Amino acid sequence: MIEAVGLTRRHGRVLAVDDVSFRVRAGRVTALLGPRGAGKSTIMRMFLGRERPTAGQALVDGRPYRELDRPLRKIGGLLDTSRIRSRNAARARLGRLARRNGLPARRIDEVLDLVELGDLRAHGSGRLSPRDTRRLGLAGALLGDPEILVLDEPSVGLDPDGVGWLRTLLRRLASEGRTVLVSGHRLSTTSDVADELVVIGRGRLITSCPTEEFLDTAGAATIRVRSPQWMLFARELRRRGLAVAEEIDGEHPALLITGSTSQEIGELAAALSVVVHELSLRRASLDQTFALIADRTSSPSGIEHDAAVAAGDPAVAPHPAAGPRIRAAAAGSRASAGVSDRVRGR
Ligand SMILES: Nc1ncnc2c1ncn2[C@@H]1O[C@H](COP(=O)(O)OP(=O)(O)OP(=O)(O)O)[C@@H](O)[C@H]1O
Repeated sequence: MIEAVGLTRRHGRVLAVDDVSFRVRAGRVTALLGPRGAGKSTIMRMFLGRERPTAGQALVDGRPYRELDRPLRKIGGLLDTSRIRSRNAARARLGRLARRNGLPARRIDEVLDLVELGDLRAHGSGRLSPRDTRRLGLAGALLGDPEILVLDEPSVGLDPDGVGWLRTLLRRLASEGRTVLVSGHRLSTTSDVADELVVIGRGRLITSCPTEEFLDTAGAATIRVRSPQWMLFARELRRRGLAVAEEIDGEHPALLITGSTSQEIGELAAALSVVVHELSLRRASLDQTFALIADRTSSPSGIEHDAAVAAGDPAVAPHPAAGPRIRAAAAGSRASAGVSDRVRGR
């Protein structure tokens, strides 16, 4: 079992992770889900001892990583693999990891077979494809046959067949009783492999619950409004604590609103003398709803995040989590009752 307890990490002005607590259980695949810049990698790096928390703890079976004896046998991690470039470097890295953790050399061949890279058993100086690089990262994570796996965006660089293969592997690892935590930023691609979700936005925990439960809430109705005064209306909606995303469609974006009824929205438009060209009810896609949920997270770190976005920090730029046509509004989020609170207030 791994556990975050009041986990906090500050990088200068950016509060990357802000007082996050959750548990990841054995025998399940759990997805750490959040838009880009939400703090997923930072959390994973703290579980894997690569970064120290500013406050709180990242615990692996009750202990911080640095206190583990032969950590690779307990927890395997996949972080950024972009530096693994050649076949020889890859083998050398696996060799070093094996020696440091007292693992027999034959284990290297076993994990290479496990990730379907058996041809790398032979020495050679060729370059590795992104697919092979990712699989090699996984081989490193699996080397110590650990009971816990922490994998940051493991499907990056894999083709659709590779993604299917990975899904099967993750399910098998969990069915063997292991604790499996994977990160991702799209609900649609994560929900079919994860049993549990830990959702974060702007460094803060939004919810931690079974995937089924999250999907039930995520299927909540969305109200779509088109108006020539969309900018003013979006501002007023957010001022009232509603989550609003903008769907690029024609001259003016349409607004997608959750946490209210079409009657309330219509009455508000009338009260504000906002001209409305369309007001309709619809079910949002998973990723659209996820963008809305992430949009409504409110926190001091959110304000700092917005400041960083405004300052042009590309690492914290709002991400089109819901696909190219939808963008969650990054600024102006407020704490509110609604979708995220319904999820949280189980
Ligand atoms: N070393 C660092 N120095 C300064 N800021 C950092 C550092 N590492 C992370 N951050 C900031 O912390 C926040 C969280 O980053 P993190 O990489 O953990 O997010 P993420 O959810 O993994 O994003 P992505 O999906 O893009 O990988 C971002 O605002 C990022 O810019």
